[in-house]
Amino acid sequence: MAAILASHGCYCRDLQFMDHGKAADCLSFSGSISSDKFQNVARQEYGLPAANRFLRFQVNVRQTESSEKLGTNGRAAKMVSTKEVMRSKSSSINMGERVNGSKQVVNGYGASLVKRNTVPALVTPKIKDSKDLPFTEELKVLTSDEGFSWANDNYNSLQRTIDVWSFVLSLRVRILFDSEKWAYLGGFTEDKQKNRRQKTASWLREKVLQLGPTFIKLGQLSSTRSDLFPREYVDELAKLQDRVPAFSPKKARDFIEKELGAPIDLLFKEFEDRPIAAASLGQVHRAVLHNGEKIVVKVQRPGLKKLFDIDLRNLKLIAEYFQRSETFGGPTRDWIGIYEECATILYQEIDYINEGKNADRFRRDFRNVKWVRVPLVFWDYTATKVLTLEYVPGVKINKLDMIDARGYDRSQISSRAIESYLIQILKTGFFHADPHPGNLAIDVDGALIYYDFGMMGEIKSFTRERLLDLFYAVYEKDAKKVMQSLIELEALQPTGDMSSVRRSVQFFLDNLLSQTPDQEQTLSTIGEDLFAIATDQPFRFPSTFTFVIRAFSTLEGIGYTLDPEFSFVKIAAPYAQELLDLKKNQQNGTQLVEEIRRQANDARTYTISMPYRIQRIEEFVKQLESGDLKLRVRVLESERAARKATILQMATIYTVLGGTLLNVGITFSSQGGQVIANGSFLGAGVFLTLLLRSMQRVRKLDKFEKMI
Ligand SMILES: Nc1ncnc2c1ncn2[C@@H]1O[C@H](COP(=O)(O)OP(=O)(O)OP(=O)(O)O)[C@@H](O)[C@H]1O
Repeated sequence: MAAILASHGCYCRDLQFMDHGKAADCLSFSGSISSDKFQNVARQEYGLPAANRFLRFQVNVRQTESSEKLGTNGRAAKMVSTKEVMRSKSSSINMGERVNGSKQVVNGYGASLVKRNTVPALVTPKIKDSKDLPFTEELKVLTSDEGFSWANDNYNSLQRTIDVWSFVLSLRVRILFDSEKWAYLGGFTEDKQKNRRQKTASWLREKVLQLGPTFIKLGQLSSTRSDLFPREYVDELAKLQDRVPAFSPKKARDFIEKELGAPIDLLFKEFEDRPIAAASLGQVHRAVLHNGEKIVVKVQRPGLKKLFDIDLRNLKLIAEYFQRSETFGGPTRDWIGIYEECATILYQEIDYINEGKNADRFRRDFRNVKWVRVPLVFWDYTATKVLTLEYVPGVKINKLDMIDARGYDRSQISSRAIESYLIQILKTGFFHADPHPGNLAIDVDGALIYYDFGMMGEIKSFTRERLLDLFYAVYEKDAKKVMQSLIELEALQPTGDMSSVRRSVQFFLDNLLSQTPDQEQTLSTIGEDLFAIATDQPFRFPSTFTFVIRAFSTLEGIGYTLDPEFSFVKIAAPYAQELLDLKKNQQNGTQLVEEIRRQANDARTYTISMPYRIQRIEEFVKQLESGDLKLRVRVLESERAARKATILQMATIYTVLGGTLLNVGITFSSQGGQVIANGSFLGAGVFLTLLLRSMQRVRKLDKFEKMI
């Protein structure tokens, strides 16, 4: 690990100024930043105007060798009591005082930032610190939430319940018509079905948008579950990311004032009314503190908790219905479990204190990796529904034009994205569960900025050990061990006959994971194959896994877009090697002795019983040859096929009889013979019921076939 981090995280090595040999190793700057020699170098080499250059070093304080107490992101920070602040505030809001020879900036609400003895952050020659530039991010005109009933604070709980249930019923009917062959006039074809599914998926996205935050968030979560939903739905739901309407600035201001308990003007020197982003659960506004610090304020949509309470009550009933329904894979899927997981995530995501703590923990995890940046949380301006963060603008990781225009190194970005994720999964165990391109950006020095810590996953040490076993079993291509690890991870349910599962796993190991350098598979195809194999098998992917798989596929996609030469395997190889070494080292000692003893036992048993076994086989062969032994073979597959054919035959007869009686009924009814007509309709009804039952039996047989 040290080697990997050393090769990528060495702070000084990457410093452009250092490359030029113009500054001493890891210098600490404070007031001495404006040293003439340094200014001259910067002016000559990079053509920076003096004022901006000075500002840059004031703000870019990321690391210090000082023994002074540091803030969580490496900034020197000092808390000042509220009393002291109020004293200084009473004369005027006092900014720019010097404390211990360092510049102290008081925010007016109990906290102060002291910046001293600092090392300048990594510098690219093209651009200075974007925080010092005026706000440049293009503000999109976001649609307003005014037309949506869920945005109205006083919506009616009964009306909401009716809206939710009519959506569920319409979806049910649509899915029925999409999946049943008889519902296709002019004959069923796979293309027709695909088209219909696509239409249903677009309809679903629109409906979800109309139903508001709870459903938008659930839709976004579902877009990670290719194991549960058809491809068309997953793709459509992924589009929900950028289609969320914003709420009015007045609502945002009122809400902040209510949550933080002070008027906006007192809280901030400036507050931008137009949000820079609107998401399902909140929106982000830029602002400036009285000490001049640029920040962002993430404001939650008002009334979310109330809406969640109503929606989740209904969703629980829906999950229970899904659990009973065969169409939704009832018994083989844990819909109640999925509901509970979603409810936990939703409530967690509206707790911004939790998000702030996550950000702090994530920042701590990466404190030694200088190319990962996590915005600082301003706790004095944070409450359960308002989160204030250091403003860390960057170029979104998928904005190729801007990345090129700023001269960033594309291949470095893609490998850093993957590497930072490997560190989360394999080292720290605390990972960002939603690393979509909106949540990753590049800072001026090429560092990777992470945003949004509402949804984080954790891999506990027990799980990590099991994952290590799984990884080793996959490396050895041992299907039995893979299954054992999956069972221990609760990703596979042990059932009576596991032979078909073992076959699938072995197939996956032998074929899908075989990688030669020229036919390297992408992670997303491996993920898709994995989900395809898992369909109708007793696999259950805990959300942690699906999040990890989705995250890696997303990052891999970004990697390929950024750099055609990108190779996940190359980036992950040192990590994989390290894991294998770890596992081999673990096997030393007791485990190795155990393994040798087990193998010795096996060898002894087989050696002793071998002559007896050979003798038994010989006896069988002789009996077969002499005709004393007859083998009766039951081919269960054929028996099932025959049973299915019989049912289908009966179904055809029911259709013909039902159809005929229906015709007779219509004819008599039009000619006034109502009694005969009613009798015919009744008969037709009976046959149609029998037809439906037959279809159900066929479906059950098909399902059973897939499970064994
Ligand atoms: N500290 C920050 N500095 C600069 N921009 C930020 C910061 N935090 C957030 N943003 C901007 O706001 C956008 C939305 O932020 P964030 O993802 O935290 O909101 P969200 O409501 O959780 O959104 P979603 O759930 O859709 O990811 C980010 O994509 C980024 O452009």
